[in-house]
This record gives sequence, structure tokens and C-alpha cells, in this order.
Amino acid sequence: MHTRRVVRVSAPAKINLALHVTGQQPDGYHLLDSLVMLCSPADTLTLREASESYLEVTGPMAGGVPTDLSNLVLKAAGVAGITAQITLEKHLPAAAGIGGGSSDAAACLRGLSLLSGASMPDPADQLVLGADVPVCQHNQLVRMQGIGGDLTLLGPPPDWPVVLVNPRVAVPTARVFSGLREKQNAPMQGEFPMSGDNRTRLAWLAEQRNDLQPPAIAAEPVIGDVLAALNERPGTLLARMSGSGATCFAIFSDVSTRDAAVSHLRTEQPGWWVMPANRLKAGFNPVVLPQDG
Ligand SMILES: C[C@@](CO)(OP(=O)(O)O)[C@H](O)COP(=O)(O)OP(=O)(O)OC[C@H]1O[C@@H](n2ccc(N)nc2=O)[C@H](O)[C@@H]1O
Ligand SMILES: Nc1ncnc2c1ncn2[C@@H]1O[C@H](COP(=O)(O)OP(=O)(O)O)[C@@H](O)[C@H]1O
Repeated sequence: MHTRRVVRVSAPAKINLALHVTGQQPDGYHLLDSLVMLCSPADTLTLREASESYLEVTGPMAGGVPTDLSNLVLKAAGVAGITAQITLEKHLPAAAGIGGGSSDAAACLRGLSLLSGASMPDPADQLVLGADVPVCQHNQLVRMQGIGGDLTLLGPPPDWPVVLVNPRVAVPTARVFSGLREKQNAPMQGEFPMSGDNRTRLAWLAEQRNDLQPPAIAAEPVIGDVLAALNERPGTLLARMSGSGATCFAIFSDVSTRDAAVSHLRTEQPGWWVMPANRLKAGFNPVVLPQDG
């Protein structure tokens, strides 16, 4: 019996801890200065050797995610030039500012590389899949500049207890960028204090911004409600929107106040997606599973 190699890989959520828009290129793409980390929760991809590519989307957040060639996972397989039978288990909401599709594409490339033995596509080719795809290849704290492809790896991400909240409104990225009034904003002030204590790090982060937050709130005012709800919780040190929204994150002083906030928000707002999040402990690098028939 022919056995097929099987590879599994996680596609974690992405958080823009800060996101400054510093200009706009003639082609319309915006110049960014952003501090990014990956965290749980994650989508999961299972890749099996196959002579044609095929995608199945499962999981609690599968609804509305395309299974045709518009899915970034199949686009990634096309860029890599490798065919596979792919199961994508969706746990992250789509069009949510936490990278769902981009992280799936990045993870698919990592998995296909292990499955086939081929090297990874160049970062420039990955950028064509989406501005966020290259940054999703690094389980580090990253300063992301240019339109998303200029990356400075800073080191291990902070070990903060985080809550992610999405009010279940999809916010198309292009719509939020087009609502931005001022395109030339100041970059982040200096460097993230990697060697500083937690108080110093949070004080620095509090001085930074997400320039897409005001236009996203104008498009979907419920994002303002999410931030207010997060700021009201005991133990919240900082709350901000990620990416183009609508997902917001809050950093907590400790795990118990974070977990209490998750319980409270789930009870008060049963329609919202409320998730505890942490820096990644496992799953980022693809693994080969026992072979199936
Ligand atoms: C805003 C960010 C911040 O990390 O995150 P998300 O909100 O998507 O998570 C990213 O730059 C998004 O990355 P990604 O979602 O991969 O973007 P793409 O598919 O390349 O672009 C979607 C649309 O966003 C706009 N866009 C994107 C990136 C950029 N630097 N300038 C832009 O103006 C363009 O209108 C583009 O057509
Ligand atoms: N694997 C995927 N997961 C989620 N959405 C996807 C995927 N592939 C393509 N899409 C499409 O991309 C759009 C943006 O989704 P996503 O990348 O999750 O958002 P964002 O750019 O805000 O992080 C969705 O509306 C969806 O139609």
C-alpha cells in the first residue's frame, strides 16, 4: 500500500501591538511601522501528499471561508508550486485584523516545505500573497516596516496574558485604509525596550498608536464598545485594536485577572468572540505525523 507523508502545522493569530501608518506609495499601498507578535489561538493545517491540490475547511470558524482558489492556502500552494491535500481547521475569525488568512498562507508554506523537501519561497514572493505573510513566518517580536516586508527581528515575544475580543463584524482591510484621513503619521518612537522591565515595556507601548483604530471605529462603532469593555476590566494594563480590526487585544497584569475578564466578557457579550491568548509554546514549526494509507 502506498503511504503518504502527512504534516501538521499551526497558523497562529497575529497581533499588531502598535501600527503606525507613515505614508502611501504611488500604487496605493500604505507604509507601515508596526510591532507584531504571534500568539495563540491558532488555525491548524494538515497537509497530505497528493498529485492535485484540494482544500477542505473545517472547525468552529469555517463559515464563510472560501474553499476555492481565492483561499490564501491554495494561493500559497500555487506560489510554492507544490500540490497537497489540505485540511484547514479554522479557529480564528476571518477579516478580523489578526492575520487569519495571511497566517494560514505562511503556515501552509512552512508545511509544504517540510512535506516536499523544497526550500521556502523568497520573502518577496510571500509578500505577493499578502502584506502580512512574511511577518507570520517569525515566532518573535518583529518590527514590520515598508508595506509589510521589511522585518527587524527583535527577540522572544513578551510573555503577557492577553485577551482577544472580536465583536463578530468583518472589517475589510482596504475599507479601513481608505477611511484614514492622514496618511503621513509619525513612526514609532525609538525602539521597543527589549531589556526593560514589564512596566518600562508597557509604558513605551502605551505611547504608540494604531492609526487604523479611528477609521475602523468610524466604520464599525462596536469596536469602541469592545475597547471600553476591555478597559473596564480589573487588571487591564493596555487595550488597543489589532491591524485593521475589528479584533482588539488587552494585556493583563496576571493570568487570574485575564481569565476573570474572559469569563465576564463571555457572559456579558455572548455574541462576541472572546479568547485568552499567550505567546506560542508549540506548533509553530511543522511536524511529520505518523503516515496514513
Ligand atoms: C493591516 C494589516 C497590518 O498588519 O493587517 P490586517 O488588518 O490585514 O490583519 C496588514 O498590513 C494587511 O495585510 P494583508 O491582509 O495581508 O493585506 P493585503 O491582502 O496585502 O492587502 C489588502 C488591502 O489592504 C490595503 N493595504 C494593505 C497593506 C498595506 N501596507 N497597505 C495597504 O493599503 C490595500 O488596500 C490592499 O488591497
Ligand atoms: N485561509 C483563509 N482564512 C480566512 N479568510 C480567508 C482565507 N483565505 C482567503 N480569505 C479571505 O480573505 C479575507 C480576509 O481575511 P483575513 O486574512 O483573515 O483578514 P485580515 O486581513 O483582516 O487579517 C476574508 O474575507 C476571506 O474571504
